Amino acid sequence: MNRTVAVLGPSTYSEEAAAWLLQGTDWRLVPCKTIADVFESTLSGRTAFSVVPVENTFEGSVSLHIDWLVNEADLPIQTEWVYPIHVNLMSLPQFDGEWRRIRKVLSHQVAFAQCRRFLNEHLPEAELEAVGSTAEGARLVGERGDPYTAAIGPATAGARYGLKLLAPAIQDHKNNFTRFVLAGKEPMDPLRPEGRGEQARKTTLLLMPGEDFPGGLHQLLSAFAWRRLNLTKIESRPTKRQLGTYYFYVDVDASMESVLLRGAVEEIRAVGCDVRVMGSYPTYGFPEEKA
Ligand SMILES: O=C(O)C(=O)Cc1ccccc1
Repeated sequence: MNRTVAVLGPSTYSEEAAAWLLQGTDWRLVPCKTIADVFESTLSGRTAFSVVPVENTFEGSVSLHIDWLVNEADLPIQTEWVYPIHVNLMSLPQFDGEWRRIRKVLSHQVAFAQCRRFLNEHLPEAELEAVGSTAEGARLVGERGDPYTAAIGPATAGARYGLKLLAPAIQDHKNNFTRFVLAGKEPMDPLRPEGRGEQARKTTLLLMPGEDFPGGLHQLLSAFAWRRLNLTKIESRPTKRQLGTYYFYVDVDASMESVLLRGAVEEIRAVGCDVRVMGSYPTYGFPEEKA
């Protein structure tokens, strides 16, 4: 099997997070410029897996990426982990004014979400321009050559594109975690990221109700409830087929091997709701820093 993993990069948070997960293994990261390129490389078989950020502690899901997994890239989730993100404000070396004079900031939408308060407070006038990755933002600051345009992202991206550090750790919360998934057709080998949390198993399901009726969602949820299956997430997303129709994206704290979860899925299907198993996989934690 081709032991490669596609990831946004080089010098992105996804690359950093994937390197942490795969430390001590012989998996090789293949940096891609956009998330579309990441998925495309796995769908075409050039890489075995794609790594994607799917959720951020404070703003919730990265809907765009989840929609990719649901609608475009039929790749089962094989592993999930959370990774802490430290965001830096960086500019061309010749900028030497107050932060307020920065007119534009380039970054990935998730990084903006993680620094909302800092940006409102210190750069209230700056226009935020979302680009394909934090590294792409840093690259563009270098390429455009405007000293009043800054980037927020990993220090490695700043170093790669010749930027200087204006402010370190500008994320709004100390324990700023992003959830990443690794998706691909084959199961991933068991991993042991150094000294990090117990691995639990989790299953992601997509529930697609056949019809809309009062109590419909309650009926689906009761299949989990009486079996005491814990849901760690539920989100409704538009089906994109008809306005006002939704599917439910559900994370369950159990493996698909579990008799109880199999029973719940069977029951839900029997009452006319389509169920797609998006993956049943180990999840790895990262210890929180003490406040
Ligand atoms: O653009 C990047 O560096 C990414 O990997 C996406 C991202 C951005 C911010 C937090 C986590 C992931």
